[in-house]
Amino acid sequence: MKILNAQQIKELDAFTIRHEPIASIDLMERASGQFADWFIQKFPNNTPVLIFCGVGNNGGDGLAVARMLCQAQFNVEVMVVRFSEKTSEDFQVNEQRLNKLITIQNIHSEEDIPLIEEGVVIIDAIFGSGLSRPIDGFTAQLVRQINHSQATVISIDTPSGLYCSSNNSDTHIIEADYTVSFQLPKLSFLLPQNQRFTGTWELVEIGLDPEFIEQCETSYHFITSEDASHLLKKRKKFSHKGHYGHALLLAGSFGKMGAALLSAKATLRTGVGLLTCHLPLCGYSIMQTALPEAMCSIDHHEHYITEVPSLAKINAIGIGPGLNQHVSTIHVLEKLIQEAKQPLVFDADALNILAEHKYLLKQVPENSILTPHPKEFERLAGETINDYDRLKLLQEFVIECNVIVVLKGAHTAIALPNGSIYFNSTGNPGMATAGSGDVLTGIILSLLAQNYTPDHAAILGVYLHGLAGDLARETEGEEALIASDIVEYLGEAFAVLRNVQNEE
Ligand SMILES: Nc1ncnc2c1ncn2[C@@H]1O[C@H](COP(=O)(O)OP(=O)(O)O)[C@@H](O)[C@H]1O
Ligand SMILES: [K+]
Repeated sequence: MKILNAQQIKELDAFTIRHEPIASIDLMERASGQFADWFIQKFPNNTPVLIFCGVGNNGGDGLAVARMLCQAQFNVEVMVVRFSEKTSEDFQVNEQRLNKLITIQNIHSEEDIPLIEEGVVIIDAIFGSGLSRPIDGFTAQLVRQINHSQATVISIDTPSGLYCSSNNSDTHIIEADYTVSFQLPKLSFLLPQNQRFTGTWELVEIGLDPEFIEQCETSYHFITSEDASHLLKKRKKFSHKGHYGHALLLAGSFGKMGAALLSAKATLRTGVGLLTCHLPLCGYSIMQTALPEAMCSIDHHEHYITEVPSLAKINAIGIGPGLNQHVSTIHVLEKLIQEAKQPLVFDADALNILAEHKYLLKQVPENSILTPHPKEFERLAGETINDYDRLKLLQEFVIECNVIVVLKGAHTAIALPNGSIYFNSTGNPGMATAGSGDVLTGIILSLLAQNYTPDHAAILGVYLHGLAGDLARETEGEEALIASDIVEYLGEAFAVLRNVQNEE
């Protein structure tokens, strides 16, 4: 799914109106109806509702929603924030329609801002995607008051004050509990720094033109279940293990053999034909006992890896989980980078070594996959001042190094060598637990070995990992969820994606 900027959204809106065709007021009615349905599902109609409307189309939505909630027997109070004399046409129509049902109040200055009573639910329809400069004056005061209140706040389309795709976090922005947005996610929703503004966000479909969306150019995408299911290959009836690749995993050191084990289990559970783990001596009986399906190639060193094993007959290589940064291991990484012809995935200490030895980073083969968390990315690429800046640095980094970076987080960002970024839609805070990154490395390694292209392996792997985590949460909950659970639920995650595939 594409992520568009405010200008593109405006054009999409206009295109839909011309080509469906649909009157703009009817498109507003459709959008508002979707929001109202969401609201009615969520709150009982004895909830007192206070709606703040701007004077543009976001305000128009607010007025239409007010009418719909009145019709659903909610007790609704509406205040129009008169920050401008100019009102949009569709706002005017909805104002007339609502006037027949209730008395609309107005805010012209700070004195008109009401006291917000306890227990009220606020709908924020002050500004949407048309915001073109920071909120100021009495509207800013209103935003402050709403944010200081105890009320539950639901924003229509965007939290008022938040730019769709650039940084303005030091200005006045509504801190919503929920944001119900129209059809497409906004870039800002995907960045950690904006969580306090968006709260939990959801999308509602409003029938904007799919062909127009198709031809819009953007670097940003949001991975849906349909997107992921399109990437998933089918296994053939008469296939054998030789068809599903041979993965090599270099992982583990004394005290961190669990990372190797988690990663190896995930590799196998993602469908690889064969897996060899190259481990220090101390890992031998651990791996053979805990995971008899994996073959072992054993290093001469007791505690860490000092040798590159044979790369013959290997289809993909993963390195990093539970490694360490001993000088001999650094040589292993260097040799591997020089010798490997297979696709590679680098994680954890392999990334820290690359960060410490930038000359090695320059030699990393093109299309290799790097899976840093934000701290590891900072070590690799440098510091940034905010999340937008980090995205920009991420794009510059992948273009310059010609690699794929999987920047892990709540919405993991997969950056391809051409600078496109795919944001993940699965996963939950239960996955913020030791070893879940190791599991991801195993999943991606497995897909690479099965001949998925590196970009597909990264996108599908990240989606499956998050989906398995979401399924694990259903039984384990967020606190009790551990990385092994993610591995255990991979089978179910595949089944869910297959169902999506079959439904299409
Ligand atoms: N709040 C969250 N929401 C969704 N996914 C998360 C969250 N926190 C962590 N994850 C996922 O869990 C994994 C953590 O990886 P990492 O930080 O490398 O952990 P470790 O080093 O312990 O394996 C990443 O894939 C990340 O996307
Ligand atoms: K809004």
